Amino acid sequence: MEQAVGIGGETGGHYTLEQVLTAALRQQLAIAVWRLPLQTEVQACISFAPQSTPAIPALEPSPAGFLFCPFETEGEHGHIFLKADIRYSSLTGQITTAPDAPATKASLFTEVVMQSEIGEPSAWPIPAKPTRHADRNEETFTAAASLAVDAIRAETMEKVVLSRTSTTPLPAGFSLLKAFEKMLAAYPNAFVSLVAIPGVGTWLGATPEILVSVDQQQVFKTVALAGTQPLCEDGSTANAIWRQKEIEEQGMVERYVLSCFKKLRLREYTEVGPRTVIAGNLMHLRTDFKVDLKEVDFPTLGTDMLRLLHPTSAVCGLPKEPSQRFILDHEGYDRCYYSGFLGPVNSEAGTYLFVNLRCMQLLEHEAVLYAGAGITGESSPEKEWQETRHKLQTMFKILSEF
Ligand SMILES: C=C(O[C@H]1C=CC=C(C(=O)O)[C@@H]1O)C(=O)O
Repeated sequence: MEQAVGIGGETGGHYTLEQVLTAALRQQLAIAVWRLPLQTEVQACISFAPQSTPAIPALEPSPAGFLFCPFETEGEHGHIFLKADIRYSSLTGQITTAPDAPATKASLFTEVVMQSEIGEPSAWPIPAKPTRHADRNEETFTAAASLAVDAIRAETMEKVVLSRTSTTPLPAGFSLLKAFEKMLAAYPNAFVSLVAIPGVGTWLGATPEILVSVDQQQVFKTVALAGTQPLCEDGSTANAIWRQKEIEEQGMVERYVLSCFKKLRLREYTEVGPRTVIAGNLMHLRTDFKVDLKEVDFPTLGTDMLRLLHPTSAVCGLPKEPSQRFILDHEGYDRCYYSGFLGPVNSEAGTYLFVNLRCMQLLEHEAVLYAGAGITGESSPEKEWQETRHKLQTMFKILSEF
């Protein structure tokens, strides 16, 4: 049984997200705050001892918590698991401590939550070691994209996703909480998240792409998402027209998902799509895959698919190895947690892991924004640069509103 902790250990205290976030930052505790697509509830989990592992951990035996994983599975950045020592829901306003959470730390946290409206909000964590990044300009990005097109035409690979950063000073009056709230309002159908981990850093994002989910009804889901164009002026998908390039690009991601099912010898899945979906100011093509784990005896499907899928050809390329090599050799920066994955694990609603896209990393005085574009043999490097600009708008808009 879990215990809801309120004033002086009583149950039933009512707190705001601001109080909870401020208390975690003040005590330099790791916190993840999120809202699932099309939901109103904002949830948070705080961990007294984040765990960092070199490989993707197994989902099924995991306690409830939040996973934050990098793009490179064998790189220098850890796969971080925040066990939910403390949980918060905006629907009840309650703080719940896990039965095995250290009691003194839990009650200290509750005390700090109660005082957290007083005084200035604390600074957010920045990485212990600065990450390697230098913004590419149009010229250097399109040069790398041209090399990619040549490599694809020479049949070294079929597709590669090239990305870049854009660093911008934080606006006066910037607040983490306000930025998160603006994202909630602007992107109702995205997974909106804020992750702040001492020594690791602080990331904010509104991603449209689910990587793996297993819900309360034991239904496994994943998607093949790719192809991008600006949202039509009428704000609907009814008149969307896709070019052959995008259709093929998305088709490659779809084939990749199917190849993962095949590796597991799983045939009992349903596939719907591709359909046009809206993500902020953009539209994508998406195919939805589902497996009912009540009908198929595959208890570890979540972990197995996660390990096979990541990094998908929506963020890496096809085949996986040469495209990943191309990215590491030519992108010119460390993606860190951009295009990794994140989300709640074994929460009351289930496990929901999303690809970390349309995101920014917050440093002391600046934000590093990330965006990529899928390059195929038909790509125009200039159009791909424009596409990354469109994708960056999601985060720039949030920063421009302060
Ligand atoms: C790599 C990104 O988007 C991926 C997801 C959807 C569409 C994509 C595309 O059209 O290239 C990308 O594969 C990003 O937003 O940084």
